[in-house]
Amino acid sequence: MSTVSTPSDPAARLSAAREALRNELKKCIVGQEDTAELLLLALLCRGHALLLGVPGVGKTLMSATLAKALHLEFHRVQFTPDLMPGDITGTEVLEEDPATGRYRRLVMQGPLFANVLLADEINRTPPKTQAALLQAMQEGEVTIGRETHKLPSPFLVLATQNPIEMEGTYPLPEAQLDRFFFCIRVEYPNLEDELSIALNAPGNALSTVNAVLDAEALHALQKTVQAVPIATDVGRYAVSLVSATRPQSGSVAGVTEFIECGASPRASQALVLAGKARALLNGRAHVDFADIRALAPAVLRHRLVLNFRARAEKTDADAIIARLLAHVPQEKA
Ligand SMILES: Nc1ncnc2c1ncn2[C@@H]1O[C@H](COP(=O)(O)OP(=O)(O)OP(=O)(O)O)[C@@H](O)[C@H]1O
Repeated sequence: MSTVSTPSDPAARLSAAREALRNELKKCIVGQEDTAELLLLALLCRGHALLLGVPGVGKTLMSATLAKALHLEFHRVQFTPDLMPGDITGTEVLEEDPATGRYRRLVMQGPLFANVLLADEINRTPPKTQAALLQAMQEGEVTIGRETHKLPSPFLVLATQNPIEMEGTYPLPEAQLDRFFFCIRVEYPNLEDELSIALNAPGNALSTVNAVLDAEALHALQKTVQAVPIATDVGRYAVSLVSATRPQSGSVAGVTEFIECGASPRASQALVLAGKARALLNGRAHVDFADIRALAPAVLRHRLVLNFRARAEKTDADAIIARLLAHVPQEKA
């Protein structure tokens, strides 16, 4: 593993790690810098991410490259209608001991046992299997047979959904969507980036990607992120944005009339924590209003339940969040 020189200041250490990571990702991934940065933030905050994007925009390649550059084990599971909970958690089998002729129980761990799990097309599998994954995400452990097993740490689930194709899918219930720290839109590349993808096939360079951090360094950074201070006025702004999504608040024009159910306090926690990680990633030891604003879409877009009027007027969560950011005031203490 090639190591990143480690300055003693945590903010400087994290920005140095970011630079090294960017250089490794660039070997394989063209563009998609914002996606990569949000994935790193989720990892630093011990969160999981929902990736919205059509097939072929590099979600799998990005996840595999990120895992390699962080020296983490990567698994990918295609979620299909016939996938059972045991197919992802693991199963118990009986094996005959040839010496004694007795049977013994063997635990076969499923693909959940990885540091980075790509749950491809999570909404193609029935609720029972979705629930098994979401429970593992929440508890960091799974029960196989009679035994409970701890999942590796760090543990990052990247669940993908195709935003266009909804037929034959099982939409995740709101309560389960809320468990995802971020919802990240993975867009088509621009023309220049696509040309580079088409001509240079950078995806083949995965074997040249070096690890620039490892699980231990990540754990240390996760702890540092938690400890970043946040000024009360910036924290209040984060909470005001979240609470303004609730219809009963009724205060922001163009927002609450389109929302059936707003974001929970878990969103406030996520916004504050993500703000801390972004500040540190940018070499600052304090959270800015700009950190909160930059992260509001990824924290909120999957947590707003839109009503009939929103569908009728073809307004979406991102348009609503843009209005929220335009109207909720930043009040300095
Ligand atoms: N931004 C990108 N940089 C480099 N290669 C890319 C990029 N986007 C797509 N590709 C190329 O397209 C191929 C398909 O990408 P990938 O499998 O990661 O897409 P996906 O979004 O996970 O879709 P699917 O779920 O269908 O696999 C990759 O192997 C790679 O060659």
